[in-house]
Amino acid sequence: MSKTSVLQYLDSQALVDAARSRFVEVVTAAQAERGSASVVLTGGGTGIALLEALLQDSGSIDWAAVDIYFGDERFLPSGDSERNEVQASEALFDHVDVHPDRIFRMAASDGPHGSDPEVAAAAYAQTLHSGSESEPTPTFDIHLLGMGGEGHINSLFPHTDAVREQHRFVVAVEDSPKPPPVRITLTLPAVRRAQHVWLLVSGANKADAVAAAVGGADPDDIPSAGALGTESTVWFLDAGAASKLDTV
Ligand SMILES: O=C(O)[C@H](O)[C@@H](O)[C@H](O)[C@H](O)COP(=O)(O)O
Repeated sequence: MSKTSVLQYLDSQALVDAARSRFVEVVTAAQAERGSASVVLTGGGTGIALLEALLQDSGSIDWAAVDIYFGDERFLPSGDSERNEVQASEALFDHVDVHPDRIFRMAASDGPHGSDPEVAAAAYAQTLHSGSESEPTPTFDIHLLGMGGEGHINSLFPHTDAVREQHRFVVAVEDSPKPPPVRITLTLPAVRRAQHVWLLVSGANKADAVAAAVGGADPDDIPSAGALGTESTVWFLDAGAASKLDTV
């Protein structure tokens, strides 16, 4: 039975530090057990701050034995500084011993699949399915998520086809309210393949959506309410993001 925990910290630095320690624990435990770990990264301020913080622990994790996926990507030309994978590279991959073949990036808009995000999304779905011979569909140890003020996670925005997707693991989004408009995203069925789903949320502007999601809102209204891990779902909140919890 999956367990949901809500952890509160004074500020976003404390939240990131706590997530960093737990990330190291989960990844090193998976590596001790199976020889490798599998994580899904997210874009946005808090998600990238965690990657930067992980540099402090670069000795404990064998980065060459981590399969790295992305929860969403901004469909822009390769090298664009707004791309999540570019930010993740600058924050972490450029500084640790990751295995280039184990970083599974979503395509760029000038990449091998062309400028059609639907084609690029389908290609990433193939990448997920071919991740492991023994596992016909992907599983992840940790799926990291940030959340927007209206409750979006990855590029799953309220009241959209993408958040309602029930079957496909990866879809294109062409009218994201958060710029840039064209994106590729893992869906809720894909997020729910992760053992541990961690939502890293900072700021009082997100407090209403946090309270609604933790209170069991409909994911169509508040997408983060549908992000559940098979073993655990953990909300890492700073004081601002947690400030409406008592009123639920
Ligand atoms: O590519 C993106 O923009 C994201 O993956 C998005 O889902 C992000 O995680 C949230 O919008 C939170 O972002 P902040 O932490 O910057 O608020």
